[in-house]
This record gives sequence, C-alpha cells and structure tokens, in this order.
Amino acid sequence: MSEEGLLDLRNKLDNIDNKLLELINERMHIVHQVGALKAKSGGAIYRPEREKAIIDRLEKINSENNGLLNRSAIEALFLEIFAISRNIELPENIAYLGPEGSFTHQAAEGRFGAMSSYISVSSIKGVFREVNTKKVKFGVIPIENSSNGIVTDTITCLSEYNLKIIAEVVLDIHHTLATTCDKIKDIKRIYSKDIAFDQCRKFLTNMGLDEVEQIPVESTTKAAKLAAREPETAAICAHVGAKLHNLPILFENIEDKDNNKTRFFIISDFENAQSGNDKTSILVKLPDRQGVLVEFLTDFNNAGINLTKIKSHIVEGNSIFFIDFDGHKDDENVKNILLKYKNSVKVLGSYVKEINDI
Ligand SMILES: O=C(O)C(=O)C[C@]1(C(=O)O)C=C[C@@H](O)C=C1
Repeated sequence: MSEEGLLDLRNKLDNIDNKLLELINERMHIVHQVGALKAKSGGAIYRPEREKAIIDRLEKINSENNGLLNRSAIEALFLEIFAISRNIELPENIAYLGPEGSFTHQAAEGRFGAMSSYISVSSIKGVFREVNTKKVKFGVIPIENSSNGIVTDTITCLSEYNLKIIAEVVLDIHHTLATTCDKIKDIKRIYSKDIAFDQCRKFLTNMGLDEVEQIPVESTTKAAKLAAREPETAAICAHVGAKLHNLPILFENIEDKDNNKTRFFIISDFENAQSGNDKTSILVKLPDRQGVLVEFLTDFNNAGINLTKIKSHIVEGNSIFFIDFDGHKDDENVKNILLKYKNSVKVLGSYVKEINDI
C-alpha cells in the first residue's frame, strides 16, 4: 500500500474517532442528568440488568447488520462506557481482595473500569467490613475456583454480614512462569500462592521444576515482586503481576487445566431489579430431621426452579448449604418457595447470570 493510501485511511479513522468522542460526551451529558435524577430519588446507580439489556440490544443490531464485532468485543467496549458513566453519576469506590495486580483486582477493574477508585484489602473479611461501614460502595471477592472449589471465608462472611451479591464475574485464570533467568535450569527457587502451585503441577513436572524449592507467599503479585528482586528465582503469577513488576515472562498459560476459572462476587448494600436472565444465591440451614433436604430440593424441583449449584459448608459448627439457582428472588415461583422456607433461608442476592460459567 502506498504511503498516501495509508494517510487517507488514517484521516478517515481520525474523523470517525472525533465523532465517537463527540457522541460519547453527548451520552455522558445525558448520563449526568440520569445521575441527578437518581440523586433526588435515591435510586441505585449501578443497574446491571439495564446494562445487560443494552448489550443484548446492541448484539442483536450488530448481528442483523453483519457487524464485525462479536459479543465479547461489544461487552468490552460498553462495559467500560457504563463504568465511566456510573462514575459521572457518582464517583465509585471499590474494595477488592488485594494486592494490586491480583486476579480479584482484574475482576474489579473489568467491571468498574478506569475511572473508579480502588482500594486493596488484605482479607475477605476486610473487604466485607469496608462495604459494611460504607467506606466503599462495592466489594469484590472470589467465591470459587474450578480446580480448588469454594472459598470458605467468603461463605462465612456472606453468612455473617447483611450485604447483597449484586453481580458475578467469571475470569479465565491463566498463570505464567516469569523470571529474570534466561534458562530454566538457572531457577533455584519459585515463588507463588499455594493454590497456583497446585494448578500448575504438570507444568512443573514436565519442565523438571518439581524438585526446585517452592515458596508459598500470600499472592501471586507478591511472588512476582520477589522474583523480580532476587536472582535465580521465578514466580508463577498472572500476566498483569509480571508486567507490574517488569518481570520477563518465560512461559504463558502454564496451568494444568485449560478451563481454569475463578468466579467472583461483587457485594454492595442494595438489591437488583429483575433482568429476565438472573441467578440467585442463598444460604440454607435446615432443621435436623430425616428427609428434610430431599423435601426442600423436591419443592424447588416442583416449582420448576433449576438448581445450578449446591455445596455444603460448616459455619460456627453448623452445617449449611450454599445454593445457586436460575431466577430472581421476585419471580413468582421463587417468591413462594422462599416464603415457605423463610426461617431456613438467607437470600444473598439475585444478579445477572454470566454467560461464562464455572
Ligand atoms: O440507565 C441507568 O440507570 C443509568 O444510570 C445509565 C447507565 C448507562 O450508562 O447506560 C449507567 C449505569 C447503569 O448501571 C445503567 C445504565
């Protein structure tokens, strides 16, 4: 292509970008008015069900017009626009299970974008506390990983605090081996988080690294920080963690399972309206008598409710169940069941169901 041809195309792109910027600013002026209305009425700023409806509509228009974007691309563009919009309505602050560069931080940034303020908190309970005392509006914590199962601290805190799950985020978890060493055989120590070592066992064996000293630390970001400082070491960490500490990446995607995923919850102090594609999470403590769990599950089945997850868990010596099902707590069939079991059930929240599932 001639240099002139390229210049011409770039001019066209510049003109489109100028128009896009103008349109986005026009949108933000309207968003500002929405914010003012909500400030008067006390309405929730974050409305995941409305955001989902917009993305569904755009995806439909896009496919009718044979657009070049896929759903993920539309989501990536518009979730950032919504996150900026929400900050224009009211600046958002978010506590996440840290440190900076952790997978939870990635989950938080994916949903709240570049204009929000983030604080890193070192424990799950700490995140709940920040939201509960209204120091932040939202908290982001992990709930389960496809290889390592449920995060018990999160269940315990969901049981203890009266906060609501307002969204779920599912991230594909990829690990890297990052090091300043040029050769694998120069690595004498590897830093990582205990569960990340577990998720990369096969890789370590295949590379002859299973005999190398493995040092568990609190987070994969900390592992990257240590490996960047100490010669003859490596870290198993996220891509962002390695980048954050300028640590060269030797191998990407070193996890054993190719569908290693972590599910996160966003917690806050309000409840979502129905979106038509919701999921609800509950904690259930049933009376101690024979057949009670079968009865409970049969009632759900008879009401046409699809249970998607049931996990048992011990809180303060009591056995409880963490259950997910399709539907919103205000759907007619769900409402009736929840009323019947009101003494046994704690509703943790109804929220838009993610397409990416564990
Ligand atoms: O429709 C609203 O309630 C808005 O606040 C506007 C808007 C948007 O940017 O379209 C922003 C935030 C909400 O989460 C949903 C949508």
